[in-house]
Amino acid sequence: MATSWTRLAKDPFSVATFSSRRSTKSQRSVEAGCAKPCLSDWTQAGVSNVTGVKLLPLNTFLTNAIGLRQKLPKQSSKRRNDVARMAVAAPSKPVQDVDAPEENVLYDAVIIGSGMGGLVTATQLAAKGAKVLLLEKYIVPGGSAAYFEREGYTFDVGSSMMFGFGDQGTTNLLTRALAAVGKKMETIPDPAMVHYHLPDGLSVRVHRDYEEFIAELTSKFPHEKEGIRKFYDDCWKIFNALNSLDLKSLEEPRYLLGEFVKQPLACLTLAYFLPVNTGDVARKYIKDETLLRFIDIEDYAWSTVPASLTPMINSGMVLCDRHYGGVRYPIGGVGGIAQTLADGLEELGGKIAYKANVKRILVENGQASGVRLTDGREYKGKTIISNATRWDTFEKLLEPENMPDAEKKFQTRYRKSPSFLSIHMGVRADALPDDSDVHHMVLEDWSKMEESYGTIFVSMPTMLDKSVAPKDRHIVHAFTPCWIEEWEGLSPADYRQKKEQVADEIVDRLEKGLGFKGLRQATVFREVGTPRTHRKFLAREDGTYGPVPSRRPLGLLGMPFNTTALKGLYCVGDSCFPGQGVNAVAFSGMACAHRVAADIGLEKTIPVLDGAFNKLLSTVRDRV
Ligand SMILES: NC(=O)c1ccc[n+]([C@@H]2O[C@H](COP(=O)([O-])OP(=O)(O)OC[C@H]3O[C@@H](n4cnc5c(N)ncnc54)[C@H](O)[C@@H]3O)[C@@H](O)[C@H]2O)c1
Ligand SMILES: CC(C)=CCC/C(C)=C/C=C\C(C)=C/C=C/C(C)=C/C=C/C=C(C)/C=C/C=C(C)/C=C/C=C(\C)CCC=C(C)C
Repeated sequence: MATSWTRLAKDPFSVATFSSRRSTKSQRSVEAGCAKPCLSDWTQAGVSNVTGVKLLPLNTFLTNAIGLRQKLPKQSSKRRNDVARMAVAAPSKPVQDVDAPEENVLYDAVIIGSGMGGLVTATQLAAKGAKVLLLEKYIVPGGSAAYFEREGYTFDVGSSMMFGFGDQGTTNLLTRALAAVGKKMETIPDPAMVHYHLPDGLSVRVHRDYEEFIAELTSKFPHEKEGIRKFYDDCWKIFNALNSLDLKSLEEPRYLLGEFVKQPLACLTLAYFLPVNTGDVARKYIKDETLLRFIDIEDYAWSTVPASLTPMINSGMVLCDRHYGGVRYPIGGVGGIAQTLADGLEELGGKIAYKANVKRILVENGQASGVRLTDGREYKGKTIISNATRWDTFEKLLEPENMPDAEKKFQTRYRKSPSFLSIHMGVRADALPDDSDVHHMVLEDWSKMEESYGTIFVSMPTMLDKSVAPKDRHIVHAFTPCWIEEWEGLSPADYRQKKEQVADEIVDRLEKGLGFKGLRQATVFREVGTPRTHRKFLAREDGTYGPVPSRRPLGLLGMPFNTTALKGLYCVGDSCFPGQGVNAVAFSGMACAHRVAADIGLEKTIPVLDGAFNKLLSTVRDRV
């Protein structure tokens, strides 16, 4: 079933297809370790800055120029030809995108980055009538939730586990974000969120049906029947409260007061749980140490920290939504979500520019006023919104001496989580059981849960949607946390060799842990990405998956919202409240758009109350 997005992804002229046609040698890439090597060939050929073009052999340059022409599906053929001609005719000067956004315009919002956080902010603002410019460094939207194609496979860059696609309640944030721009995507419900394969043969399947899950867990820990119920009941209190609120900015008092009046119990429940960590709730009801470790991995699966460091509000959201809206896979792949939002943004008159690498946030009279790209272009905005991580935003995009004290504090409270080693495989379908679950987690030793390569996450989206792989093939995406340091300073040959060696070890563990005997033999395509790959293509410092608390947090209380100490500058994405997760950053995008809209007069607020409330809020949070 082809959606318009899948047609785009499968379009023979899409850039990813262009990439996959390149030779194996060039696939190994210009920069060793690049998971999208041809894209880096392409970038190095100087699409946004062709100063290096003279160094390339003519045939490579021409192929790249044609690739560029082919990758602009939405532009007129005249424009595409113009761009390609410019690339060929004027190789020693930076090529200006002929359809580049105008520089002499004052936008309501200039947004840096088209991750899901940036895209939701952009689309929400455009839907409210704002004049929006979205600048993306890469060549497709989505960031960690984007896609790439190789040899007929459409791989999800990150996880394939999508929440937020439900059709009831208010926590279905992807459904709502798409609806705001008049879009809807077809999705396939996943019968289980994840299948855990844990030490000592403990195997737990998280069924979509809540009672089935509780029965399965209770059968493994019958002596904790009551504790299990009580723990998950607390999660439901949170989820039901969240799912009854109109989810918007907690920094906007008019909205907040309105919700307190309409839903006092829900708001008080959330206020109660705001400073609480999951581990404390679990320990209140559960004594069995193995079951407590199970609760740890229930959180680690999406927060990359154990329950003691995971805010209870987020646990309430994830551990219940999987039985409510459930996990669903968008037909054609996760990348379609970003592509569909980007289409919707443009249809509403918003502008999105790719290969637009923001180098600097401009500050005038103590207020963020615009951005400068690496090619020198400048764009002005009443507000500037960064979807880059806070480390990238405050240490690279702003002059370091402009770092506000609040950000210094953030860096003491939160640290960068590890990145991932990602193994994208195409596997002969006859080698895998037909009825396998889509998502698995494998851990052989509890004491290694948080170590590099300790826990293996597996997504096999073709178990639900065969359209993302060639006939009789499955996608197996295995990923495991690891740090960037051990991948630095290697020669290109050593780097390549290490990638393959580590990947072989992970695949061997999957053969045992999942019972997928012969997985390695049946693998007909494999590409390995490292933290360096994440850093390069996702523009995330050290390739980090996101911020995690460096010490026991007070739940979500210390997590920064969208406004920053620099007037006019906002942040959105996983280094803002409520943290990592596509549905979480979708919330962050909605909240950010709401706050920005209030600040530029597109949304009602109560100015007198606004200032005082936010002062109080930041004083309280400063003390956390
Ligand atoms: N990191 C992973 O492996 C991974 C995997 C699965 C899901 N996720 C989820 O993805 C979400 C992250 O979403 P997000 O919205 O916070 O961010 P994101 O990292 O997905 O997107 C940020 C975007 O900003 C762009 N960008 C960064 N700096 C830029 C600059 N200077 N100029 C122009 N563009 C720039 C990047 O290219 C990227 O597209 C989280 O929910 C996370 O849980 C991450
Ligand atoms: C006093 C004040 C300010 C407020 C009063 C009280 C009040 C009204 C509070 C309101 C709070 C609100 C609105 C909170 C909202 C919280 C939300 C929306 C949280 C959402 C969290 C979503 C998360 C954490 C989603 C995570 C999803 C996943 C699956 C993430 C990662 C996935 C992986 C790493 C891959 C896993 C893969 C495999 C294979 C296992």
